[in-house]
Amino acid sequence: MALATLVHPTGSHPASWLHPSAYPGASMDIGYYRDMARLAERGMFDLFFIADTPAARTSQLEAYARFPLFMNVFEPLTLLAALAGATTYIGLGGTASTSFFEPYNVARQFASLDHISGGRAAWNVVTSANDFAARNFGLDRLPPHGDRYERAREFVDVVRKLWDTWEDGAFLRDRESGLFFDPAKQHPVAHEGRHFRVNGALNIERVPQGQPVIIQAGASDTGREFAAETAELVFASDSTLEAGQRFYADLKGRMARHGRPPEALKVLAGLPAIVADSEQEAEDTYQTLQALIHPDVGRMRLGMDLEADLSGLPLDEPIPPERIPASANLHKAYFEHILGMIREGLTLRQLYMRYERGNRTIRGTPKQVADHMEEWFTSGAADGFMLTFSLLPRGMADFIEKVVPELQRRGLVKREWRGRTLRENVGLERPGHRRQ
Ligand SMILES: Cc1cc2nc3c(=O)[nH]c(=O)nc-3n(C[C@H](O)[C@H](O)[C@H](O)COP(=O)(O)O)c2cc1C
Repeated sequence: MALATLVHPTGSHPASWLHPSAYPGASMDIGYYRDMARLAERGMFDLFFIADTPAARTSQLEAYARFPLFMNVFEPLTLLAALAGATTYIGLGGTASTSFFEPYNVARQFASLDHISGGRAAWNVVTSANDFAARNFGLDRLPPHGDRYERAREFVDVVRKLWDTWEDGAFLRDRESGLFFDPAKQHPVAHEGRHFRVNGALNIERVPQGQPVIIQAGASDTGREFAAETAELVFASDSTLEAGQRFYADLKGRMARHGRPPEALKVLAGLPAIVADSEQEAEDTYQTLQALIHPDVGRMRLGMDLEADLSGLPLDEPIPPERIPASANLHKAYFEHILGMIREGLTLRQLYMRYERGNRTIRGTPKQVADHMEEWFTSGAADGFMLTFSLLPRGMADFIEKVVPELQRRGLVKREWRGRTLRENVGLERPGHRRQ
């Protein structure tokens, strides 16, 4: 099974930075990230992943001041380039938004990272869900969900064409003939679409992986269709085996329409995990963190994904129906998930304490966590996992010390690297050059 991990500096729990064992300066400490990436590599993780939103909030600062997610962090590609120099095998994935950037920049950045890392780059294609970010890029608010995905499709198409500007081996660097590259092996892009017009060529040779790996995490219907068409790794977020199996079958089922075999895409199920020697100990760690969630933070995090202002509402009563929007424009899938929990009659406090964007933190012994992973992997719910740890670096170290050896004993996780590229290690084919 493939193992990936999403790293927020002090951990994925919203109150992780408040925990006595956390290092609050982590987010601006390159040495800290370097140690973490090396730890993940020792643990045979295939992918070290940095999520991103290109914005700092400018309102509700009293609540945001208590919740430093994406606050004071390095730009992902810059960070990953530094980590490439500190590691040898682990894949390096980062987010770049198709709603704000230009294909040429993104193609160039990820091609550079793939060369710098010797074939370990992966791009998480997101349409973003943040009006603060929109305002940094000349927009008042985000375009509608469907329009963002339409732009994303064209964006990825252009980026992939740019990555195929040069055939493999186009750069001869031949002193004898005096030819640095073979002119016959350049295939310029002539793209004219609704969103982009690109007439030119990338100034970087074809990358070690042929093309960097494409990641996607869209969970809405539109997001899934897009993933089925273009993605090679998909981050899923379902909390039950049945939901995981449904998502897996649905996504793989859509691929044939796009002429792709199911094995060209690996589903990595989101798995927030707390491992300890006893179930009680794992539960205690979780509850210690939960008790640190400030009500303003709980309210704000839920309100963000519900696209609703929850301020002033009593914590121990359900959200009044008039505060709940009829539809969503940001992360549609998360919105639907919250609606499902609201229908169960939970109070505002119960909602924010339970809400994990579709996932549910598994708290257990190494055996329990390994059993869970084996079950999902062998019953058609996952090709691997996107692991998040509530507290870092401790949570990752515990997992690597206690769960990885158990998974290796079961023959589920490799003991040796299969190769030097991310594609080789997760079992994705190197794409051949497509002439345009
Ligand atoms: C593991 C994981 C990582 C994600 N990383 C980002 C990110 O870095 N930036 C971002 O804007 N959205 C990120 N998302 C959100 C997805 O791109 C997507 O918006 C979300 O899953 C909802 O799907 P939908 O947009 O199709 O409704 C992530 C989702 C998951 C599950």
